[in-house]
Amino acid sequence: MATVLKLPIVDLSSPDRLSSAASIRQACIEYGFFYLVNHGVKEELLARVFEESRKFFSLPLEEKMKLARKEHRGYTPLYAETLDPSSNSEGDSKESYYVGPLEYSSHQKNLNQWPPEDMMPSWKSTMESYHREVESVGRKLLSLIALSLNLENDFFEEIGALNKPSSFLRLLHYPGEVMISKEEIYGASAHSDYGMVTLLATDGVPGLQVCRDKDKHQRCWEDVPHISGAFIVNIGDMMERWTNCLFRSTLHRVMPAGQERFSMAFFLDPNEDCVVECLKSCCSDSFPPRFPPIRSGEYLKERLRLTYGV
Ligand SMILES: O=C(O)CCC(=O)C(=O)O
Ligand SMILES: [Fe+2]
Repeated sequence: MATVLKLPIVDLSSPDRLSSAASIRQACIEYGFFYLVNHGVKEELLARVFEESRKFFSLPLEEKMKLARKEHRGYTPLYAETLDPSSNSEGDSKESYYVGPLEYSSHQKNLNQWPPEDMMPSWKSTMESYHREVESVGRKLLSLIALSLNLENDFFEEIGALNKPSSFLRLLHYPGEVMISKEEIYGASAHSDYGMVTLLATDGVPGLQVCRDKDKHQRCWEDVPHISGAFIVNIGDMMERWTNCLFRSTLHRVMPAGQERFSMAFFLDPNEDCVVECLKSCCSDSFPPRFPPIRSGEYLKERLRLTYGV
């Protein structure tokens, strides 16, 4: 039995920003994960997104495959992806759907794919509202993260990370029954997220686990329980690089729970031209930068290539 992790809870609406920033710092150093409450996204909108997601995933496979993932937007079927490329697993027991950034100029085509309106009339508007709202929560959160690193509130805006960020909403569906297999089947195999921060909404069905020490030979997995209405926030690899590993991009996975499970992950990643390089406050002569500077877009492309092989 995995132990249950008691993660810190951060209140986004608290007027005491310095104290929130201090909790975030502690949480990101210790766990790379925390809960975010009073974030302003209404329960009613969250419930609608879960409902629309359930409707989409219950369509016949043939319909879903008409929206198969292109340019990292659209549908990925069951067992088509292995988040842990080193595992011999048959692929993860999940299906997913990506909605990419919404902004586009009039002469640039938006690459998002949407289910036909006659089949799912309120799908697009619901996903767009949710995408917008969570992105705005993410911006507020990043100003607290900047404070937690002793930077100016608007640091991530100033360096261009939040100017047309690479923000991807990923709807996830883990079926209750998994394929019979010789290998171990995961809902989502062990991975860390690639970007700045992820804001995850879960439906109350258990399964999410984290491993705080990825270098330990025998990995120890701890359960992350659902808290109603809270986002589970985690730090991604690019934030880990910015902070020279002060903030941890923690390994996590989803175990099949014998019950159907839905979740929504929102990956808030920097603008593709933003250069991610060690923050001055996170290195010194005796603790030099561990990673060279990289362009966010190139880094993401390479990580996606390793996961999807494209
Ligand atoms: O479904 C979950 O709870 C986690 C999903 C996740 O870790 C991911 O999509 O990166
Ligand atoms: Fe993840």
